[in-house]
This record gives sequence, structure tokens and C-alpha cells, in this order.
Amino acid sequence: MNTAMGIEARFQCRFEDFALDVTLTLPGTGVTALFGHSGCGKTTLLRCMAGLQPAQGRMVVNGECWQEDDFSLPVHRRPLAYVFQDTGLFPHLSVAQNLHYGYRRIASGARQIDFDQAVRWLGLERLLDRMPQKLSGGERQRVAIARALLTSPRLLLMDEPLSALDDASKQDILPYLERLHDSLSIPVIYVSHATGEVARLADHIVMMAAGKVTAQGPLQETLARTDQPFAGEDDAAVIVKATITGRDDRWHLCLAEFGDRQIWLRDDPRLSPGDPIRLQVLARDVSIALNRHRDQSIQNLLPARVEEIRQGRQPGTAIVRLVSGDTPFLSQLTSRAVEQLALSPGMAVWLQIKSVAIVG
Ligand SMILES: Nc1ncnc2c1ncn2[C@@H]1O[C@H](COP(=O)(O)OP(=O)(O)OP(=O)(O)O)[C@@H](O)[C@H]1O
Repeated sequence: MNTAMGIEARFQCRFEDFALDVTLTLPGTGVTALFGHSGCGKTTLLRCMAGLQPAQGRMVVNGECWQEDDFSLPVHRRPLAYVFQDTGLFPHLSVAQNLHYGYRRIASGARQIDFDQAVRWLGLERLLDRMPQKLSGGERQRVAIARALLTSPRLLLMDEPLSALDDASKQDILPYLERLHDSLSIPVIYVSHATGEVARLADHIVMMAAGKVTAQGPLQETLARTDQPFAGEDDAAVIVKATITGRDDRWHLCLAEFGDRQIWLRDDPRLSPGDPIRLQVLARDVSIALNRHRDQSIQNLLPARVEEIRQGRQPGTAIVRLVSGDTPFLSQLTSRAVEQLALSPGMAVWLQIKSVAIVG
């Protein structure tokens, strides 16, 4: 990757019971999800990037060096914004005043996002005169994100920005984050352990465990790797990028196409033909058949080829990677099923997909 157009981050730091040792090369635009279990070091890594956590290493963002050898830009000189669970707004200032607070400090020639644009992106038009204590949790977080953007950062760090919100508020705010994803030209690093959020927002993913990177790369490809620890977990899933192509009103279903494959989904009135969507297919919802049985209830049967079979994390389990057209899938099976079907790499099979979630 051309470092002028990406992020290079290498950090080492140590606490009493924990050591972080990571090397990352990330794209210079789009959303990178930092994903991993609680305590694996995601926040520590963001703090290193922000210069809040002293660490040995190097940090270069789209050609600008923030840290190298003995040189380290202090926190307040790093042009980044940091949004976390509870990014406190100033309680005595209205929404508009909160937004102006950071905006005013940026010279007008250096502003990359203008006030009205941020207000529009985060849907704050009708909230500008309100005081923070009269906002819902989701609204407060939208204001916090707009305020962060108005400082014209060159990197946006988001540490579980939705984790303090209830499910309904999360669902309300996600479309705004998606819109940001489509409009922002700066890179965003988004920490989450919610697979749905990652599936919906990220282009790129970094998986971490015990202070180390276990896998990194484009989202779709990386999630479908059998050698990353997540593949063996209960919520392991792949992402399929598809387009809505039709609808069956009688059965309340809609049809999505990816490559030359088609898949039926539960109808959603917000979808129209031509809409691009992201589907999340859990590995535990994918089973394998040798023949195309029509006498079973699963609607989605796709021809596929077995690519790889690995032992799962639990004894007696296996993870199978398959490809249908060009799209990879994972299937979690019992080792017994693998043996009974005599599965082996290269074999032509049928994928049975029990359920699919639309995540974006
Ligand atoms: N200042 C500190 N001093 C000592 N140990 C620390 C310090 N900060 C973090 N740790 C430890 O480092 C490890 C990584 O913490 P970190 O907060 O980075 O994890 P995380 O992946 O962000 O977790 P979560 O998802 O729960 O927020 C944890 O074991 C934590 O207890």
C-alpha cells in the first residue's frame, strides 16, 4: 500500500498484566473496524494512535508522520477527533454552541467540513437550540459526532460510540453513521464488539486478541477466513454485498442478487429494486448438502464449492469455507457431518442458507 495514502501504525506498550504489540497498514479512507473481545487492547490501541497512551512505535496518517523513534506529536497537535461512549457535551451550552466550540478554533481556510454540512449529515437541524440535557442518548451522540467532525480532523477515532445506547437508539443512529461513511473522505477507526455494527459500517477489519492482531484486511475477505479466531465463534458470519432485484408480494419476500446468484429475503418495505444491500450470513445458519433436495423447508439453496475445512475451536466441530460464484461463505458443522458427507476441498455441493439478516 502506498503509505502516502494510508495509515501505518506500529505500537508496543506494556502494563502490569497486558502487552500491546501491533503492526497495522490501513486504508487512508473508509471505515476500519477494530474488533475483538473485551480486554484485547482495542481502546489501548486507539489511545496510542491519539498520543494519549505513551508507546514505542510509529504512526503515519496519509503521509503525515505523527510518531517515529523519539519524535511524538503531543495529543493536542494531532489532527484527530475521538468519539467514545459518553463524549460529554458542555451542559451549559446549546447544541449550536457546542458545535461552534470546536469549529471556531479552526481557521476558515483549514476547515474541511462546514457547519451546515455537519448539521445536515447528522440530522441536527431541529435540535440546534436545545440544551444537551433535553436530548436523547442517540441525539447527544449525533451532536458529539458532528462536533468532532467540525474540528476538521484528519482521522476520526470512534470507541464503541453506540454502546451506551439502547437497541432502538442504536438503530436510529446507524443510518447517520452509514451516511457519514459515504460522505467522509477521512479515515475512521471504529471500535466495536457488535458484529452487526461492524458488518454494516466497516470496509476493512482488524481483529485483535490478547494485545495482538490476529487478522486484518478487507471486511468480506477477512471475515471469510477460516484461520481467524472469530470463524469458530457462535456469531461468526460473512458479509454478502447484493442488490435487490425483485419482490414476491404473495409470500412477502424479496429477491437479492450477488454475481449470478440469487437469494430470497424476508420483504422489507424500505427496499426497492436496484438498492444495494449488505447481508450477514451466520456460519451456523449455513449447512451443506450433496444434492439439491427440494423436499426441505430451506428456501435458499446455492451451488458452491468446498475450499477449505478446518477443525473448529470446540472438539467435534469443523469450519468449512465454501465459494458460491465468487462469494465466500463459512459453514459451522460437526466433524461427524464432515466425515459422513466425505467433504473435501474442491468438491461441488449445495449450500443451504437458513436465514439471512439485512445489515445495511
Ligand atoms: N492504564 C492501564 N494500566 C494497567 N492496565 C491497563 C491500563 N489500561 C488498560 N489496561 C489493561 O489492558 C488490557 C486492554 O484494555 P483495553 O481497554 O485496551 O481493552 P479493550 O479491548 O478496549 O476492552 P473493552 O472492549 O472492554 O473496552 C486490559 O487487560 C486492561 O485491564
